Amino acid sequence: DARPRSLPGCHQAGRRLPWPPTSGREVLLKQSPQGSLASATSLGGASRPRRLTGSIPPMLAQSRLPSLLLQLPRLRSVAPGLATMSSATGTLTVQQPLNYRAGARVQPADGGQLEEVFEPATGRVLCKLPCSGEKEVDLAVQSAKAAFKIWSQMSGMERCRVMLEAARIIREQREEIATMETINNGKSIFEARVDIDISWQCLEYYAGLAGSLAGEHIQLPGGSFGYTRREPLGVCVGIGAWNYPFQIACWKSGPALACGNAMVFKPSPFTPISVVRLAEIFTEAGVPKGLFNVVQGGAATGQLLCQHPDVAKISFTGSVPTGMKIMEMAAKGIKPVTLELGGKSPLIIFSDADLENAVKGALMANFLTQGEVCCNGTRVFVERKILDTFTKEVVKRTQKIKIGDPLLEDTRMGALINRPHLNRVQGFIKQAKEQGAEVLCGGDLYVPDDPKLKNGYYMRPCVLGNCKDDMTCVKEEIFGPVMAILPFDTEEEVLERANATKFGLAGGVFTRDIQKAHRVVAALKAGMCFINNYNVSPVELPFGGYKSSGFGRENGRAAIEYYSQLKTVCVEMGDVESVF
Ligand SMILES: NC(=O)c1ccc[n+]([C@@H]2O[C@H](COP(=O)([O-])OP(=O)(O)OC[C@H]3O[C@@H](n4cnc5c(N)ncnc54)[C@H](O)[C@@H]3O)[C@@H](O)[C@H]2O)c1
Ligand SMILES: C[N+](C)(C)CCCC=O
Repeated sequence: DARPRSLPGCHQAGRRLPWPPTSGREVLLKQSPQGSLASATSLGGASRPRRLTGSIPPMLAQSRLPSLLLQLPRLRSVAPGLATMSSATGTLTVQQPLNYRAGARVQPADGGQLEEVFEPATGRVLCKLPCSGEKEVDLAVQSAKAAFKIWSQMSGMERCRVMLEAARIIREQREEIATMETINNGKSIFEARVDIDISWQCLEYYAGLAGSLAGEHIQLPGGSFGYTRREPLGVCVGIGAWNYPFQIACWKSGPALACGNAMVFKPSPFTPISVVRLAEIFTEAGVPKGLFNVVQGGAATGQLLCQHPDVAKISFTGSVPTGMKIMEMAAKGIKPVTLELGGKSPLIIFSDADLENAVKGALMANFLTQGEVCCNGTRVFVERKILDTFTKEVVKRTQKIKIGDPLLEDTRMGALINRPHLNRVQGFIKQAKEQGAEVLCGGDLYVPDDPKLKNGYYMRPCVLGNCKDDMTCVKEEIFGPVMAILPFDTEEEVLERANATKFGLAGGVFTRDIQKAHRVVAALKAGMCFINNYNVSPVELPFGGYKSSGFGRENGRAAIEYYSQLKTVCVEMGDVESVF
C-alpha cells in the first residue's frame, strides 16, 4: 500500500484517515496529455449533501458562496450540480478584490501601495495587491466589533453548527482551495491537499469544543458560592506567514471563533489569495457578517492592526525578529499575544532505530513545502555507528525527489516562495561550503524543461555533510530544503548539542528503545516533540514553541486558553459582615 499514511493530516481523532480523505463529493484529478494541466471534475453544487443535524440557525439560510475568487480558466457549468473546473500552472488571473469586510470582498478604503504577488512556479505576477491603510484597518476592526456582539451571545452549540458547516464546505471545495494554495505558494498540489484537510479538521475539532466550553462552580461557606465564566476576548488579530496560508488562518480562526471572538486576519502579502476564500466560506456557513475579515498588506498594515485600540489580542505566526516587534506593540496596549515563530530543530537518530523509518522521518522533517516549515528538524544528529549507512540512504532518496510543476500529481517538491528567498537559501549553502560543510547532494538551482516554468524559483533539495555545530547553516533558520547531518557518540552529548540553540520549536528522536525515547524527549527544550516520526500534525495536539520560538499554543484544547478569559463571580447568600 503506497498511501502516504505518515503525512500530516492522516490522523483524525485517534484513528488514521483513509488516503486521500474522501469528501462530500468525489474529486478526480487528472493529468492532461500536455502534462501540465490539472483538471478537477466535481460532483456537488446545489445538490450537495447537508450533514447538519438539529435546528439550523437562521443565519445558515444566508446566500450561497459569492462568485469565485479567482477566474480559473475554463470554468464552466455543464449540468445542474456538475461543474468542471480546470486550471494549469501559468494561467491564473486574480481579478476580484482581496480584502474582505462585513461579509463581502471590498477594495481597501485607503492605503494604495501596491505589492506584486507572484506565482512561484512560473515567476508570473498574479496580481498587484493594494496594501490597506489606517482607514481600512479601522473599518475592518469596527466590522468585527459589530459581529462580535452577535456571535459572542450565541451558545456554544450554535457556534458549533456554523463551524461544522464551514468545515464541510472546505472539505467540499478541497480541490479548488488546494489549487489556489499551490499556485500562490508553490508547494505541490499533493501537499496542499493535506494542508486543506488539516484546515477543515481544525475547524471540526474546535466546533466540537465550542459546545463544551464552560466555567466552574465553587462552593463557599454558608451556602455562598462562586462560579467562573469562560468569556471571549473580543476582536482578535491574526497575522500569518506565507508557508501555510490557509492552514494558519484556520489554526487561528478555529479556536478564536469557537470561544466567541471575532477576527481580523492579515495574511502575508506573498500569499494573499486563499484566506479570502476562507472568509467567504465562513459567511456562507452562517457567521454574522464581519465576524472574519481580511485586510491585506505588509509590515505597515500589520502594525496598524497591532496598535488598534479596539483589538483585544494578537496571534502572530512568522519570524523571530517580527515577533519581537509584535510583542513590543502588544505590551504597549497590554494585549495578550501568541507568538508562533521560527526554529532550528534537532532530529536525533540512534543506531538502534528502524533505519527505513529514520530515513523517511528525516526527509519528512526537512523537505515538506520546499523546506519552508517552521518546525523542520534541520539539524539531523546521527549516531556515528550508522552515520555512513544513514547518510548514503538519505542522499539516495533526496536525489529521487521529483521537483517541478507543483500542479502535477507526481511532483513532490515545487518552487520556493520568491526569488529573494531562493537567493537567500542559496547564500546559506554557499556560506556552508565556505565554512567547510560538504554538499552531499543538491543545493543548486533546478531549471525545469517546461518553458513556462523557466522563471520559477526551483532548487534541488540539499544534504550537507561534514557539518559542525558552530557553522551558520547549523545555527540559523534557513527555511529552505537544506538538511545538515551531524554525527554524535553519546546520549548526553547529543542532548547538550541539540539544546544549544536560541530556538525551541520542535525536536524528534528515532530509536527502538522506549525508555531512551521518552528520556530524550523529556530532556529536549522544545514545545513539539516527535518519537519515531516527524511533522505529523493531528489538530488535537497543542503546537508551539519554547525559548525564542515563541509562546502560546495553537491546536488542541490548550489553544482555548489563549482565546478566552475567565471571569469569576462571587455570590453571597447571607448578610454582609462589614469590618467597619
Ligand atoms: N511557529 C509556527 O507555527 C510558524 C509557522 C509558520 C512560519 N513560521 C515562521 O515564519 C517565518 C517565515 O514567515 P515570514 O517570512 O512571513 O515571516 P515575517 O515575520 O517576515 O512575516 C510574518 C507576517 O508578519 C507581517 N509583518 C512583518 N512585519 C510586521 C510588523 N512590523 N508588524 C506587524 N506585522 C508584520 C508580515 O506581513 C507577515 O504577514 C519563519 O521564521 C518561520 O519559521 C512559524
Ligand atoms: C503542518 N506542519 C508540517 C506541522 C507545519 C506547521 C506550520 C509550520 O510552519
